[in-house]
Order: sequence, then C-alpha cells, then structure tokens
Amino acid sequence: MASASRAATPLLKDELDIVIPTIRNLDFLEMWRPFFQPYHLIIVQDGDPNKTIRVPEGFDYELYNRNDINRILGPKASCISFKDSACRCFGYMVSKKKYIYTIDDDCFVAKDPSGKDINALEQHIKNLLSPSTPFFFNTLYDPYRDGADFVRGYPFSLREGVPTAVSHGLWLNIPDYDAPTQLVKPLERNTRYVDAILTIPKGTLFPMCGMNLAFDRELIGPAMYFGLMGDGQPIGRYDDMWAGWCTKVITDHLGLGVKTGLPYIWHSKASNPFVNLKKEYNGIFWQEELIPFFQSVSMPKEATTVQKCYLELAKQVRAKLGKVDGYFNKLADSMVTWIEAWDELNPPKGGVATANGPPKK
Ligand SMILES: O=c1ccn([C@@H]2O[C@H](COP(=O)(O)OP(=O)(O)O[C@H]3O[C@@H](CO)[C@H](O)[C@H]3O)[C@@H](O)[C@H]2O)c(=O)[nH]1
Ligand SMILES: [Mn+2]
Repeated sequence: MASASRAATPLLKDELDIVIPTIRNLDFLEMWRPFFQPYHLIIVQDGDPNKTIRVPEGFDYELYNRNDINRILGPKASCISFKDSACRCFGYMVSKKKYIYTIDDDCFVAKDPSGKDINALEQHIKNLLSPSTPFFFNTLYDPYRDGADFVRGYPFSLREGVPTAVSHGLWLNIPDYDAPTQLVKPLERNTRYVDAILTIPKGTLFPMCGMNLAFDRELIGPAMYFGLMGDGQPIGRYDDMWAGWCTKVITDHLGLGVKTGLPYIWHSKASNPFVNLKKEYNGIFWQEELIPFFQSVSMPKEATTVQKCYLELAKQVRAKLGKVDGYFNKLADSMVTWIEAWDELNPPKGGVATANGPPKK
C-alpha cells in the first residue's frame, strides 16, 4: 500500500529557495505573497545592471545582476547567458538550499476547478517529497496521492519507488508553445485543468519548461545548467529544453525520478512569436539531431555522481554534436565551465551523495 501522506505538507521554508529571472519589476509577487513570503528569494536580474528592479516590501531576497555574476564567477561567468531567461541557473548555483523552485515573473496564482487558489509551491514540495515510479508505469497515475495506489499487476518489488529529483509544473491560459504553433494558434488558451501527476518513464525524454519548475538541488542541481542562449548566441528559448534533456538522461542513469503535471500556474503574457521564431529557428532545426543524440547517450558505470555524468555528457556533446554546428563545441565548453563554477561555489561536503541507482536487475 503506497503510503498516502495525510499529514500537512512541510513548509521547508529554510530548505528551499525561489529563483526568479527578471527584466521587470516584481509586482507579480503581491499575488504570491501568501505562499512565497516565508521563503528566501534569489532574483537574477538580466539585461542592464544599472536598471533598478523593484521588489515589493516584506520579501527576504538576494538580487544578482550581471555585474555581480561577473564579480563572483570571473571568467567563468561566460557560461551564464545574458539577455535570456537562462540566466536563472546562476541562482541555482549560488543557492545553499536543498530545493529550488523557479518561476517566471509573468506567472500568477491559478485557480483549481473549485475556484480555490493553487499553492503551486506546496504541490511541488509534495511531488518532490514523494517517490517516483520511472521503471514501471502506474495507470492510475501517481500512486502516492491520497485516494490512489498501485494497480493490480504492479510489481511489489518496485512499489517503493525512487527519489524524485524534478517536479515539472504546467500552465493555464498561455501555454508554453513554440513560435510556429503560437503563430498558427495565436488565440489558443489552455483552459484544461488535468488533475494528474505522472512520472516520466525511464528512457523517455520530455520538453522541460522553466516557467514553473522545482527540483532537488542536492540530487540533480549540477545537471540543471540552462544552456548558453541569448546575447551573441545562435539560439534562444532552448535553455530549459537543454537542461531537461541533460537532466533526464542523468536521472535515468542514477535511478532518480522526474514528474510532470500538477501544479498549474496562470501564465499571463504571450511573448512575441516573431521574436521567438528568430530565437528558436536553429533549435527547431537542430533538435531533430539533438533528440536522437540524447536518446542514444549511454553513461559509463563509473559515472556515479551528477558532476561525473555531466562532464561525460559534455564530452559526448563535443564528439557527436560538434559536427552539427560549431555552437555545440562552445556549449560543451560552457557545460564544463558550469561544473567547475558549481564545484567552486559548492565544495562537496565529504563527497557528493550519489543516488541508489536503478533497482538491481
Ligand atoms: O531577456 C530576457 C527575457 C526574459 N527574462 C525573464 O525570463 C522569464 C520569461 O520571460 P517571458 O515570460 O517574457 O518569456 P516566455 O516566452 O513566456 O518564456 C518562456 O520561454 C522560456 C525561455 O527560455 C521560459 O523559460 C519560458 O517561461 C521572465 O521572468 C522574464 O522577466 C529574462 O530574464 N531575460
Ligand atoms: Mn512568459
């Protein structure tokens, strides 16, 4: 019997940071105040560092602009994107907490079908604190939720599940569509609230959106490098996708889980599809090579930590994707720089904990 926890969800207020990439004032926090006020915010200010970002009173936060990133990382700052929401990953690196929640500043509190405000952070915490089931699909969705369980035929040897590394939330109103889809369906709004949380099966990739995302920084943090995009780069709006593909091959290898589904946020603003098309063009073309690459990635058994997996991945990116475009050699370099910077800011506490790995055959 999957233990459905009826106990209240722990706040984790001292174990979780909220990371927000921004080029705007953060008035959106007013709507989140009931849910976010107890937490420490890490605000990554993108664009002009001389611009002052207004943060509503009463929030505990640290704010980093480009000057701070350059001062803290020195030459390694080259791996952090500029003029792109990918800069948010700097917040993951400087955080000292076990969990991260990242949200965009045009995402607001959504309502569930009963009209109740959704505490997205609480649901992400529930998702992260309960196991995942990547090795065998439970047809009744998340077996650890109240009122659900494993269905007949589900192997008892697998019902303990594995630690959950990532909780990927969704969006009502403006869906996270690519530019061509936005152009074809400019008026489409997502009004469908699906009351489900799914573990993404082992061996399956997924398009990870950074808009409403939480993860266990100690389990998978070093893999959450939002790829080099924005100013001076030939691609944009694939930062979160890159992080998701790298993360998923690593969680599969280390026997960790990734969930998608609840919670929803209300995504209020559609960015310009024409600007997005320019940013995405190469990505839409290259991803037809990138996906087979990630599907074919295999990790050596010596890769027992996220850092080792990530450096192995960087090696394979250079070897196999460098011929797609020279950009991937630069990206492979940035992946290595990211890990160097991560380890500099987060020296291992007596060795990095590694996951248990997949169940013994
Ligand atoms: O140059 C920039 C532009 C924006 N930001 C901040 O990033 C997020 C997302 O920005 P926005 O909501 O304007 O863009 P979307 O198209 O909706 O973003 C989606 O695409 C992904 C981009 O990779 C992103 O993860 C999705 O949410 C806001 O907080 C902006 O303030 C920035 O930092 N730098
Ligand atoms: Mn947006």
